[in-house]
Amino acid sequence: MTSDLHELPIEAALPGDPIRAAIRQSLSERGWPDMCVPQALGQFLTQLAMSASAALEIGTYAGYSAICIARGLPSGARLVTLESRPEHAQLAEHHIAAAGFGHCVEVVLGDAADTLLRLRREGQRFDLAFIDAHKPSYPRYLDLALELMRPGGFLVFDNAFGRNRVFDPSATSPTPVALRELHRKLFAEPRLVSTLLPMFDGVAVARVRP
Ligand SMILES: C[S@@+](CC[C@H](N)C(=O)[O-])C[C@H]1O[C@@H](n2cnc3c(N)ncnc32)[C@H](O)[C@@H]1O
Repeated sequence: MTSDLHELPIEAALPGDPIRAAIRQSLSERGWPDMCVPQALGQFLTQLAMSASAALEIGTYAGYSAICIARGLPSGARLVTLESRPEHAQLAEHHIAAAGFGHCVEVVLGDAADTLLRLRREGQRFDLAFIDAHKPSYPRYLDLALELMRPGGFLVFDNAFGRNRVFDPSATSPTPVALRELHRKLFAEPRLVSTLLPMFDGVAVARVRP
């Protein structure tokens, strides 16, 4: 059994996504890195979104994972995606509209923690939350997002293994420390049933008990 499961060429088995290719091209033209989820993870988000009436995303970037979530949403459902950098939010809005999902996706500019607190004050609730932003903030994002979830909802955290540093006790920088705390919280929280999937850089999935 390899320890580098996230390096398996899974993407080669998928048919290819023209929108993923177009976003990669658009990022390359700007000299920006490709930080979008791999297509296989995008497909997983599409699957989970199929039973959501409202979805939340933390970390929009160029809008690819938002498009994957929007692809799965039932008619009338919506996605709120949070982004702190104006240039990312603007590019995401362009890609989301070009993909035909401008009507059901709202890109909210600002610090995610502030927006999550506002969404709570407004009484908004979600069935799916995808977290893919500042890794040292993951434990805080769990606390804030959990308060916004409906029973039965899914919380999904990307990069949950921090390039495997989370499993190296000598790694004490903010990201592995925060990810270890995230794992502890996910398994200690009585409202959640959680697991860790060795998919790409690790995906943590937690379901809110009914
Ligand atoms: C890895 S990228 C997201 C990729 C996107 N989910 C995808 O797969 O297409 C992380 C994004 O989170 C944003 N971000 C970082 N810190 C943030 C914060 N405190 N609040 C909101 N967004 C933040 C970054 O600007 C960046 O655009």
